[in-house]
Amino acid sequence: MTDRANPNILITGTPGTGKTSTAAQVAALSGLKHICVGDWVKEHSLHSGWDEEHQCYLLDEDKVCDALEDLASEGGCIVDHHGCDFFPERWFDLVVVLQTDNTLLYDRLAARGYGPSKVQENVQCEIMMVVLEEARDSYREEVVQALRSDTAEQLEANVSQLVAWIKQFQAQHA
Ligand SMILES: Nc1ncnc2c1ncn2[C@@H]1O[C@H](COP(=O)(O)OP(=O)(O)OP(=O)(O)O)[C@@H](O)[C@H]1O
Repeated sequence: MTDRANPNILITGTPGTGKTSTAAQVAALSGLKHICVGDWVKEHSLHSGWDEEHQCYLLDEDKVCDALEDLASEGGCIVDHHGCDFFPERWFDLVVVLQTDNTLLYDRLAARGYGPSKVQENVQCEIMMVVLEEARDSYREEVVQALRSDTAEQLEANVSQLVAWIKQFQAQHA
């Protein structure tokens, strides 16, 4: 059992499933720190250049883990990222995988201005449940939880559930 007073939660899922929306609200309501890995990579230059094909920075996994180690060890982090297999397993008390209906996800990504191939690649990733599989391969079964994120009501319910889970963790580790 962890000796952290506050839990670390990883919120993962295909781009567009609602990680940042969920993590930001959970952080605001719980007082935990929201770490959007994509933003950290840009702000702290934790990358090894620009990926022209995918139009994003090439994340340097070792640099990201080194940069987050102290915060994660302390606890109280809500980490938001579309991948999950390179973080140390010991960091997370709960790994949430958000899932969205393919048609809804298509519309969300297209509304963002993603090009057809990027939309298709991400929708395919969701259909194949790539991130859920990655989470199940990387963390203990009891730590991984899949949550639907199709509607605003589900977003709200997921946030409430996670805030309640955090309070329970804090009470058990006080
Ligand atoms: N459960 C939901 N119901 C309806 N709309 C949602 C839901 N979750 C997120 N959205 C909307 O979908 C879009 C993408 O959400 P968000 O940026 O939180 O996703 P993300 O998974 O963090 O994406 P990325 O990995 O690219 O950062 C936003 O416009 C957001 O308002």
